[in-house]
Amino acid sequence: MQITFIGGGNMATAIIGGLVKQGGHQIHVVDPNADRRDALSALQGVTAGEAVPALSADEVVVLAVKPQQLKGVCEALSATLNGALVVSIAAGIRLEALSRWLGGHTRIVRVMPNTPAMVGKGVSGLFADTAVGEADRKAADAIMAATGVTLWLADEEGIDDITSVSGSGPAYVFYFMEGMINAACEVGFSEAEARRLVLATFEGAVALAQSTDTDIAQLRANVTSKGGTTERAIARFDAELVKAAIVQGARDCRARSIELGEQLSRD
Ligand SMILES: NC(=O)C1=CN([C@@H]2O[C@H](COP(=O)(O)OP(=O)(O)OC[C@H]3O[C@@H](n4cnc5c(N)ncnc54)[C@H](OP(=O)(O)O)[C@@H]3O)[C@@H](O)[C@H]2O)C=CC1
Ligand SMILES: O=C(O)[C@@H]1CCC=N1
Repeated sequence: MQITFIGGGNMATAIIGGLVKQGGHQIHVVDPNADRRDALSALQGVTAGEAVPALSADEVVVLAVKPQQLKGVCEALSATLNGALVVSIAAGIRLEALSRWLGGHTRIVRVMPNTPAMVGKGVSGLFADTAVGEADRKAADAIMAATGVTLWLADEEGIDDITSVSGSGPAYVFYFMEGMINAACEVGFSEAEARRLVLATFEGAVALAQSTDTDIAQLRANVTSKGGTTERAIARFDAELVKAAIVQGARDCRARSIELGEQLSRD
């Protein structure tokens, strides 16, 4: 597949990493930053440039700039789009606005990926409206499936929902890891030891959860001996309303996705 990325930042780099690992794609990246272009064009099958090349109807263009940059990018792109399939990974920005900015183009799929795409462990939510045919859905799915699991959403609001779980979710996990690393360093482990211990603990916990149908709450209970050590930690987390804060943070994240769409889709 010939795929052009507009924007070669964090998320595009992660998706391109997954695609390069799979192989067999011709990838072109457009980005104003020379260092980013150099890093990406060093990858097998990837070229990079500053200007958007003329596209054609059998190509895919992935919009991977910040939501705030998307209107200008779409308006500039509409002249050279020539009917290409558009995949937008931008948070918040709705199909209606994308189509309007692209001069009435309707071959658009919205995707909410996440950065573990880089190592083939990504999660992508996808949505397209009924104007988008089966072949285009399959093409978008194939691109994202190269980076991990895909889930088609029943409605466009589902993109806001999944943003608050898997799209932004890796940051929630890294935040928890940061806290555990701080705790490990506080009791005397080196930064390197702390990182190794924490990552191995996450990896082990995920592998254990994936090996069974047992409820996550039960797996936690299995660690929490009556009158033991874990109980004290969990009691502190409960007293500090940690779980409620995570749920509220995810709600705030979803609300921001909706707000971004409303604010930036107005013009
Ligand atoms: N990061 C993530 O985990 C996720 C991000 N997304 C979405 O992905 C999109 C990109 O996010 P992210 O990768 O984090 O952002 P980045 O800022 O890392 O990447 C955006 C890139 O686009 C470049 N750029 C700016 N203007 C243009 C232009 N006119 N033409 C081409 N390239 C341009 C930027 O260059 P410069 O820096 O010089 O401006 C930058 O390199 C966003 O819409 C975000 O909502 C979705 C899911 C997860
Ligand atoms: O923080 C953001 O806006 C982007 C979208 C999802 C993850 N990162």
